[in-house]
Amino acid sequence: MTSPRVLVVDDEADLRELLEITLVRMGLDVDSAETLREARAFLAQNDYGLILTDMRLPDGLGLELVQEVGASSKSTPIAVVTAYGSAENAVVALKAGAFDYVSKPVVLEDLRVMVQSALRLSAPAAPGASAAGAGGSGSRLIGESAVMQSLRGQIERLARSMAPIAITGESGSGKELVAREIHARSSRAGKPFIAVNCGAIPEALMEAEFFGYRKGAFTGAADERDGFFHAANGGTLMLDEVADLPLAMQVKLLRAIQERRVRKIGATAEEPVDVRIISATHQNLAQCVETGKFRQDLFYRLNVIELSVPPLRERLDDLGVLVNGMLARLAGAGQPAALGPQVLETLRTYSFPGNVRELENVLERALAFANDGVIEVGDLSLKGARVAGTAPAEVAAALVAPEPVAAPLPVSAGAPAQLPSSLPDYLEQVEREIILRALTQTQFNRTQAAMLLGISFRQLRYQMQKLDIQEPEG
Ligand SMILES: Nc1ncnc2c1ncn2[C@@H]1O[C@H](COP(=O)(O)OP(=O)(O)OP(=O)(O)O)[C@@H](O)[C@H]1O
Repeated sequence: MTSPRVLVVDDEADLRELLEITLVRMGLDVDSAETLREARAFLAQNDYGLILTDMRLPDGLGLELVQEVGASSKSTPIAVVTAYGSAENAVVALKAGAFDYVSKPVVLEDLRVMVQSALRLSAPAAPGASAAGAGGSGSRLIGESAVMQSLRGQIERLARSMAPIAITGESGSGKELVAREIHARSSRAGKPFIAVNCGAIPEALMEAEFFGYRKGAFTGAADERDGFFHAANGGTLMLDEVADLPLAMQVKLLRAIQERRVRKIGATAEEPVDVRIISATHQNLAQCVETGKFRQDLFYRLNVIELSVPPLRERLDDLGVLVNGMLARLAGAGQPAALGPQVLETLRTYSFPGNVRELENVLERALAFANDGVIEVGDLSLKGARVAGTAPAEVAAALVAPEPVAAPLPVSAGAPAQLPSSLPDYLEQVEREIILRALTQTQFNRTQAAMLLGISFRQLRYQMQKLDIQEPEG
């Protein structure tokens, strides 16, 4: 078997030599070019497992090469060497399609990690093996609509790079599933995928949770512990609800992402970590930057590639395959439930504010009511949906029982409204009942309940603590 070939493009003799020696010591064959013209000549003659190019070359920019290689059919991974402190160049190169970057002065350990990762990508798959743990059949992401097919294409392409991705989409639309899919299709598939809900970690514990701590670093630190970055080493770290990160933590996170190094609390030295970052939010991050809630520099770093997951109501063509896939999964090894007449049509009239997660919940609940393994329209309990074929007015009544109004003010017809004896107590009681209703409706899924109430996850958590609302046990 021949060893993989790497093309180094750099006009600085010292650096070129350092790169060549390192690569040759890794057992690789190396060709070197000093200019874009020479690089193009090499590329016309050979296939490479990796191209490593400086940004500034005598006859142009390394970026041109990134674009040319990206446009060619070979999809060879190409990485750029960026000047010290030039975060902007790195981001521009990643946006243009570079697989990754290394900063000058080049840290050899970082270079080796990057090269290995690139070569895993371009290695031919073992006979019979599916690429990078992917394989269409292993995918949980269901949907054949045009938007889902385009999303799949983007996932496939993005899985081949280290560029940070920011996934946007409404709650429950499948952002985490998309992130998992990118990981599963990347050369990192064999390494961990760690998803962190940034809104769910108490602020005081954040640094310890992300970076870990040394034994004795603070009271209660009885043993050394790894943080999320260490846990995801070699793999992917998903920062879910990233807009909920407090500003102080945003600074620390930016540093860790830029330096690719973290320091445990209580440690003196930083340790290198090789982690691909995917962030997600249902909020508008750019707007959070404008209002000062989110740091511009971190936004710039995370938002290199944007991926948007459409809400379910914009891909209703997928409803049929989604329902079938979910019913099959819910049935396990048994016979999946069947759908009665008009069920699919009725689902199509619903707006699904909770997206695919809500569809899952609706089906699970319907299954509990269904007789003889057949789900009928009446089992759906959808608010605001129209029973297909009926007039809107006859409607929802057929589907949902009227809900009690929360703690109505005692008012009698004609008489002046009776005032509550304590306004704060009264408001608290109303608030408690409304929150409890939202939580009951979502089976205590706080993310969804917060969405139903139009407040953030954090606000809901705060109100639940304040009002001492707890999830029922069992
Ligand atoms: N295209 C899909 N095919 C199959 N299942 C899906 C699809 N999209 C989402 N789901 C399922 O819907 C549920 C919600 O998806 P996921 O957790 O990825 O959403 P999310 O956008 O990350 O939600 P949140 O904003 O609340 O974090 C999961 O159980 C997921 O498996």
